[in-house]
Amino acid sequence: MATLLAIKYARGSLEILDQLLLPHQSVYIPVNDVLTGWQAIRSMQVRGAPAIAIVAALSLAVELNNAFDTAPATPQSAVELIHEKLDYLVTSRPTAVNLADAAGKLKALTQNVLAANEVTPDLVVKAYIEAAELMLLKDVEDNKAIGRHGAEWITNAVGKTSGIRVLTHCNTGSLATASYGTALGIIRSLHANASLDHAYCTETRPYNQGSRLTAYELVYEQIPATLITDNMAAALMSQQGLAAVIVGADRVAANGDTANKIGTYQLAILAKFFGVKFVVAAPTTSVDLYTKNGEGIKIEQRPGWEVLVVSGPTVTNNPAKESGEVVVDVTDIRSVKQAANGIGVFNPSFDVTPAALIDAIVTENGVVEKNADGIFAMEGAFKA
Ligand SMILES: CSC[C@H]1O[C@H](OP(=O)(O)O)[C@H](O)[C@@H]1O
Repeated sequence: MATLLAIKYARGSLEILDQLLLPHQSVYIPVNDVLTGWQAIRSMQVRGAPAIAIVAALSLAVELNNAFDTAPATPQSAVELIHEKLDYLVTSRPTAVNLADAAGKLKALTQNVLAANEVTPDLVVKAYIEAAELMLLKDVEDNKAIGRHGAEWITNAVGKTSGIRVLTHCNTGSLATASYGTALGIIRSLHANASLDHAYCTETRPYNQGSRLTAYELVYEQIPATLITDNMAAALMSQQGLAAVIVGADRVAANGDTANKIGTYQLAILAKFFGVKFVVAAPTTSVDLYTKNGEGIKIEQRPGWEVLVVSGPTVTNNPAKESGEVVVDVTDIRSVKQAANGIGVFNPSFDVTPAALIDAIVTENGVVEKNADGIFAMEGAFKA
């Protein structure tokens, strides 16, 4: 089996595993600049809330590092260029807050460097590159902490340290992060602790993150696992004693309402009906205290053909048009449409699970549970 790393980086060089080709082909493609980074994120050649933030930041780091003859002439122009590029990268996908969170932090950092004495353009660029590189390292640490906290919470909640069965949705593992994963990181930790009996993963239509990516990771790690289609979740919960449903997050609002891959909301309703714990796993970079509740979360609407296509497309990244618009064409769909021409298609990439249906939100700092008023006070997620 090929490596599980979604992102390969060394200063001046960034490659991503083209996830549109998994599990059949393990192909790394170079990302040498912001435009290529934007296209790879938009087309979902790389995806996963933490991974898209890291790839966005590093795509600019590589562009800046290799911009020998077009390097910014002044510290101010260096900051302006970095801010402009980050603002562009944020437009690639709107729902996961990690991307905007990273852009905001990196913009603030470069602004602070500019305020220092005797600053040069090189110092601004160097500070940016080092900060972007730290994101890669911190994400792995965060994921392993999430794994520890989440595995402990689940074993305590069910009152046993072995024989635990869980269900997960979408892909939240090494292919969605810098490595190890969030919800899948908890499953890895349960398995490492010999607490896991079996992991179930949903197919996660229409992009099939579960069948194409999570199943790939679970087989790679030799974790006992079974794939189900999205419409089998109720039957599974009625027949198997699941301890928990564990999912990731793209944006957790201040009250705990959570945007995650489409299909998460219905799993939360089923978990409540069957008395199964519902656990959200996310680094604090996925928590958005500026959005009061789920109503404020923008849900990305994806192209209708993604629902109609029954297998992965080949994506051709077109150069940006003079207008600055970037078009990512699908030039070779390897399969025929599975529905009549002319049918309308509804393809929201995410849905919002109300906090009332969530039992625990696990971050790298620990586990947030609802207070006596039944509210998640998510500001508490930022206290170690
Ligand atoms: C740790 S990944 C978090 C989150 O991102 C995924 O969305 P996508 O595959 O569209 O990038 C999915 O919602 C995961 O739960």
